[in-house]
Amino acid sequence: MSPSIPSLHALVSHYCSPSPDEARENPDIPTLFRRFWKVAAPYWSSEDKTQARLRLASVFALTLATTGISVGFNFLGRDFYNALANKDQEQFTKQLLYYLGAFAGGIPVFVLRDYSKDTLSLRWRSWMTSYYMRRYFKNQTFYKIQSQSIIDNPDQRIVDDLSSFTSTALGFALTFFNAAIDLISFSNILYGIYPPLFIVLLVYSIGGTAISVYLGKDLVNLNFMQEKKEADFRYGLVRIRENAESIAFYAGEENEMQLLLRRFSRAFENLSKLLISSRNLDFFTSGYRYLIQILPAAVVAPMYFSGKIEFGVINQSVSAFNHILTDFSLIVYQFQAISAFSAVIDRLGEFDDLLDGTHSSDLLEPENSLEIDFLNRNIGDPSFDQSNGSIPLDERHRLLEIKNMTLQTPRTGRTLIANLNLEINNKDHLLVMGPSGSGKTSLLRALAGLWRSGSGNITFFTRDNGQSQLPVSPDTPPPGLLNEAEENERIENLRYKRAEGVFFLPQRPYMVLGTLREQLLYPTWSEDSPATLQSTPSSDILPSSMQLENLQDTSGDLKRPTDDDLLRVLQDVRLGDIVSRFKGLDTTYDWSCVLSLGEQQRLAFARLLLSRPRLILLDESTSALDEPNEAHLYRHIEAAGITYVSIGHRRTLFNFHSKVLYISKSESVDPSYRNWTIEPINQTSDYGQAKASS
Ligand SMILES: Nc1ncnc2c1ncn2[C@@H]1O[C@H](COP(=O)(O)OP(=O)(O)OP(=O)(O)O)[C@@H](O)[C@H]1O
Repeated sequence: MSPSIPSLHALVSHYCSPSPDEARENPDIPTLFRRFWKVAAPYWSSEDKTQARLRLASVFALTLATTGISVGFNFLGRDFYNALANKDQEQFTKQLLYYLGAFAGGIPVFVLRDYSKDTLSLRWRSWMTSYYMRRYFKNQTFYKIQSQSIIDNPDQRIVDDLSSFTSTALGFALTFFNAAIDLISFSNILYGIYPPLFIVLLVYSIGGTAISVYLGKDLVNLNFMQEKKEADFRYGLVRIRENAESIAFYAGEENEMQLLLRRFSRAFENLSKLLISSRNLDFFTSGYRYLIQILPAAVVAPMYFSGKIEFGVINQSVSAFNHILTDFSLIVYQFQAISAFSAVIDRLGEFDDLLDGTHSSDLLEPENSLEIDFLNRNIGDPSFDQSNGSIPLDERHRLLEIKNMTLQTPRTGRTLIANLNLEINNKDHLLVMGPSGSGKTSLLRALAGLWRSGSGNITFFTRDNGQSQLPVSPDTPPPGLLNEAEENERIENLRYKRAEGVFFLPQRPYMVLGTLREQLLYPTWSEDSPATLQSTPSSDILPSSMQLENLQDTSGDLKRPTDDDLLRVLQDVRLGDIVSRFKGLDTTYDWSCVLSLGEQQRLAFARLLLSRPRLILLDESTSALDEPNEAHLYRHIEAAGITYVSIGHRRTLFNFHSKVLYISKSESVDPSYRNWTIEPINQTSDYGQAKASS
């Protein structure tokens, strides 16, 4: 295996650390409101909207009922204490029974309100998770976020932030609604008892809110950073688990521990600042809460002494006063929670903007930058041929054509390959060589549509027998009848559609989490065995969009392999023994740990022999194999009629390829400059000798 070759492995497991802790500006209130609306609104007009709205209405109705019950308790309390003060035992027993009855009837309403609220929040979260995941995976956005380090920890945003967003948003909506109803109900009571008390309370709470907003102004930012730093620390620990063997070989424990402790101490420092800010706010809120407790009794007591009111009214006014104080002081009491929630809104809003392409550090290249055109041409479609009804001979066997392609690194715009022209026809096996860092893997990235910076075009030729190039749902109108948004979506999909029948194989194959069968079927077929179906959640709480809908094949017409096919292909790549070693096809292991790199590479070849693509792009995919095994695999894919383009450094590879593309490091700025050559292998003296000697 060549030692210093990162290759396509980078595409799947390479970690680009998130952007450093920049000093963040506190988001302004309009931005927070805009982001809140943008994140919260889609669910309520989604396909689950009927259920969502009905459930929301019932939660609000139950909340209303609980407020009614609270008001009832307030009056019951008044009569209860009056009976007590009047030493009226008969009335007291009656009131006690009323109280008990009210408890028995009222408490279930409180419990049901909480249950309905929590189930609605879960449903909302399920929908949001699916909505965000779809957009995260659409157009390879996950790859761009990771490879260009645009925002930190998207995983944490999908898991933790969505969960706390839905539950907190619902919780706050109900709290504010409750407070409004409460305020109306109890204001009447308190105002009826003694109007000046009500006015004092109003002034007190407005002043308190203003002071707490001032004291807690740093909390939003500190909460945002806390989430980020905790997520960075957790991600660091995940990386240790993923790279345990490499770290153990390097004996890098000490370094890793220091690195993690540094990450933890950053989270710790931020948390200390957060605690100090919270403490200062707490000094104020506790004083605010308790200072005023005796005020209503003190103000109303003289009226009792002069016989104007009964004793129970003192209790009633204290209770009404506390209700109104709590309602008016929502921002004071909930400031910590509101600031934590604002941080969640900010993080999700930023993520949402990014997924929509409206983020300031746009995922795409700068607006005026050039792009490589990426086309799929279907030569099975009769409309492909515009001349005389027959496809030109030289295009009949064409699989891939690159015209005047200049490839640049994303964002930085450094030219890697200049003015490349290349055609790959059926059985034209191409070897790509060049010094490290010259852009070989980047060429594959461009062919996969992952990198588009540059100019020129790449055309893949498919043979779909007149079928549309895109999977079209039966409900989709033909292109001419689409509205503007649908047409844009169609063009966008076309832009990002992978070429049919093209397979990429990195040096370190990606091993999915699952069984040996799933490894073999990936990514062409999904595993939808009964066992998987049973274990997939499908309760009535989940919106239908979440239920089992993603278990579709991407295989088109390709027949799903049987167990015999799977066993045969494992034999073909000389991996027959792993079935007995790992007790059949359906046992789950962490395959990247239990198989050697060479075995993983052979398993990846088994995958492609099952999928039978027309063209494969191999990035040092046999680097961990001995020469006989390498030769064996190349012979198999050739016999299967698959055309391949390989990146490699080994001379033995000349044996299996018909031409070589040599890329050198790009140095000139001359627009007509080329930093590549293509030569047939047996006519190239150096290579020819190498071939002869191999
Ligand atoms: N995300 C990125 N943004 C900017 N530049 C990048 C990025 N990824 C790689 N590069 C740079 O692009 C250049 C080409 O990288 P590439 O991986 O294609 O090289 P390579 O020829 O495959 O090298 P090797 O033989 O070492 O695998 C390198 O100089 C690399 O540093």
